[in-house]
Amino acid sequence: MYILAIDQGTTSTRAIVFDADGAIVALDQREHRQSFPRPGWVEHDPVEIWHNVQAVSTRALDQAGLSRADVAAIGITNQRETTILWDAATGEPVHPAIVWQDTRTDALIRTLAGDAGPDRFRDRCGLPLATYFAAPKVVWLLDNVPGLRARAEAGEIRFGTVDTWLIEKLTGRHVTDVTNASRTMLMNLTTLDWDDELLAAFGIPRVMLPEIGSSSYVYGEAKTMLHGVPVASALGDQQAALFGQACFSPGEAKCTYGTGSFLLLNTGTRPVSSERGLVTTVGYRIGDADPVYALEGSIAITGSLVQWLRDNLGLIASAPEINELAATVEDNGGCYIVPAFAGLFAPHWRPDARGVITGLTGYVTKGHLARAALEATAWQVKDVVDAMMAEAAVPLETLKVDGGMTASDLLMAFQADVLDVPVVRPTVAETTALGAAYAAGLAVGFWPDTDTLRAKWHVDRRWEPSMPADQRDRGHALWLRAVERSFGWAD
Ligand SMILES: Nc1ncnc2c1ncn2[C@@H]1O[C@H](COP(=O)(O)OP(=O)(O)O)[C@@H](O)[C@H]1O
Ligand SMILES: O=P(O)(O)OC[C@H](O)CO
Repeated sequence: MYILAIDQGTTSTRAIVFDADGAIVALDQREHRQSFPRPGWVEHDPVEIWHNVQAVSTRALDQAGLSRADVAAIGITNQRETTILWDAATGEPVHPAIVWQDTRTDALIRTLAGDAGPDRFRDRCGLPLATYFAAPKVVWLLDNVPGLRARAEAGEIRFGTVDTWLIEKLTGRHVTDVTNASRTMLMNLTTLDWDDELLAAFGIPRVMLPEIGSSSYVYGEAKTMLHGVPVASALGDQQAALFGQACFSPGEAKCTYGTGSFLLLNTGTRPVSSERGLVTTVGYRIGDADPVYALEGSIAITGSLVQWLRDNLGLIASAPEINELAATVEDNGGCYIVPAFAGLFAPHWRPDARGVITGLTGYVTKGHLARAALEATAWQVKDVVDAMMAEAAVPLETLKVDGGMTASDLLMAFQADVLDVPVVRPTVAETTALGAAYAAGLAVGFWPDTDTLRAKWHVDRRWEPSMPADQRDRGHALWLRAVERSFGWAD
């Protein structure tokens, strides 16, 4: 028997079939359209995403020569915060999905923050007020789609993040998981239920919200594809990577390097609140067990800076080529890039920041720019790790890494150097899908416990730090000066 994991990400949807060893048997992937109707706006078509989920699932099973009878469970993991509203009767979206990167709610955020500031709701939901999270996107839709608020109040409209959208399409149930719910700003982190005060502050009717389930739990049987197979997990993709990296003990952390990068630290069964710009989130919940919380450093732009050098500047023809270009020079030549394309997320939370390239002289070549782009990822992660270590008061012994950018040897070596901590990458690179598969497998008894899953984690590659401390400190001081330069640009 096998587990089918569906990883519905920001740019593409993957379906991966895993065997009982946690090894990949088949994989299929399909990109979906990114719509940018105005500067700062990012939308997806929820129907296209659902079609892609069905297509990649079918193709992955076909590749492996499997039928539904071979599949013990389906696991779901998804891009988080992306917001969909649909008609409860027809299941038709009433508007395109508003993607997590979308900044259209900037003014709304400032109004909601008022004199209390962006941390107004942090005590309850663990999150700062930011365009990133789901609740402001729901408010924008209720305020801007004609007649929608009245219909929502009458119970005719449903809200969901991508997990909810897919689970309803698969099983007919309107339900979310607790990790995705913890990214809305509407769930109370302690009760794990929708919070009436938060709902009142945002003006969001409770009737449109889904039920909240565990991350590893049987949501129901699939009805629209793979008939009868249990849908047995749902986790936000970053939490799924934490699970797939077997970070089951407090103090264990992983960083996923994709279009953005997200570092999560397991803090155990109590939420740890942050005063240094990290967010408190649910890491996972297995069945009725106590939830496990995490501190998260969310960085909006890392791999997408590489894509920008490729697509907007034409410096490289493909993302991997950045490494060859960066290898043409010894160092960054004094050049720093702060990719604050959508403001800066953790640990700064500065919507007024915009991208800067500093330290330009006649000496700087495109090789230096390539190197500065890779280094920007490592420095952003260092700022998050520094905040996390100060807050959690536990030293980081190693950093487990995954995601597309971990293919860059130069970046991973530089990351170990600037953190002064070894960086380790596991044998299964698809840790996000693996986490969803693990959670689904646990729910149906395919795997007995997390110790069994931990034993499956094996190191593929390890990078040891070797940079002298004074060089690291000098580089970091310059990076922080460059970050300062990015502040206060947008109104
Ligand atoms: N060899 C490489 N070196 C540096 N960056 C890379 C490399 N390969 C891919 N990337 C970057 O990694 C990102 C893709 O990683 P992936 O984990 O697939 O992202 P996501 O799941 O966020 O779509 C892209 O932004 C791309 O620019
Ligand atoms: O889809 P990804 O991998 O870019 O992840 C996006 C995050 O879930 C956003 O919070």
